[in-house]
Amino acid sequence: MKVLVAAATQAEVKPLLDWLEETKTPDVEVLVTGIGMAATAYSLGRYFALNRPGIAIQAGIAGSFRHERPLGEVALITREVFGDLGAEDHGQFSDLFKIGLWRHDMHPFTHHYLINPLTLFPESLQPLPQMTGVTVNTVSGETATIENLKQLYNPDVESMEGAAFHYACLMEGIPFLQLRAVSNYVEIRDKSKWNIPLAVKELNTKLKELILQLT
Ligand SMILES: O=C(O)c1cccc(C(=O)CC[C@H]2O[C@@H](n3cnc4c(=O)[nH]cnc43)[C@H](O)[C@@H]2O)c1
Repeated sequence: MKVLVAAATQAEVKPLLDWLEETKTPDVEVLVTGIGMAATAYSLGRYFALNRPGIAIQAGIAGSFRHERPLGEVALITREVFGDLGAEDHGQFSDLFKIGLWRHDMHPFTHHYLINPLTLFPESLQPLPQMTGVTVNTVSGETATIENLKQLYNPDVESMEGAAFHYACLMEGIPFLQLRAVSNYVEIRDKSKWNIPLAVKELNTKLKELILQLT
């Protein structure tokens, strides 16, 4: 099966790239999309116009809203939502559904969310926690923003690309998986508390296991 691995930055999938080159694993293409929703949508749209992979995997690091869970944990993101696409009205954020520009269940949404329709996941992913992702343009670092996202969408993790990836795959009918490893908690910004090396290591270990199973 042809496998596409999409990542925002090369650094997030560097161990995988080295391993693919070393093992000469065929049928796996890695696409570095760039950070954020616009870059991801553009890059995937262009890719899918020319290629139809059997499965697309988005792999990256993420912030976690779950302070009780460890940094470095890898999760399968089964549900995504756009977290800051909408309007501000007297200090209160309303999304495009709330302000009536989108219908809750319009394709490819299921009541606000972009849900992975796969019901049976590859064996190597079955032990992973399944989580909800919220996708934002600005990494959340203010208590009010964080509380608002929690109240509106009850997310487990935050990224800057997940919803764009789900959207593109659902629109194109391409089976997909999103893997995220937690590099930091979503909290008042303190970069010294982030552990990107640990998240990248755990993410790539899982990715290699998954690719061995799929190819
Ligand atoms: O230095 C920074 O402030 C910084 C902010 C966001 C991301 C980075 C990266 O180096 C990685 C890019 C990648 O990371 C994802 N990410 C990681 N943690 C979060 C978060 O708490 N909220 C949103 N996105 C996060 C994101 O998908 C980026 O593409 C550096």
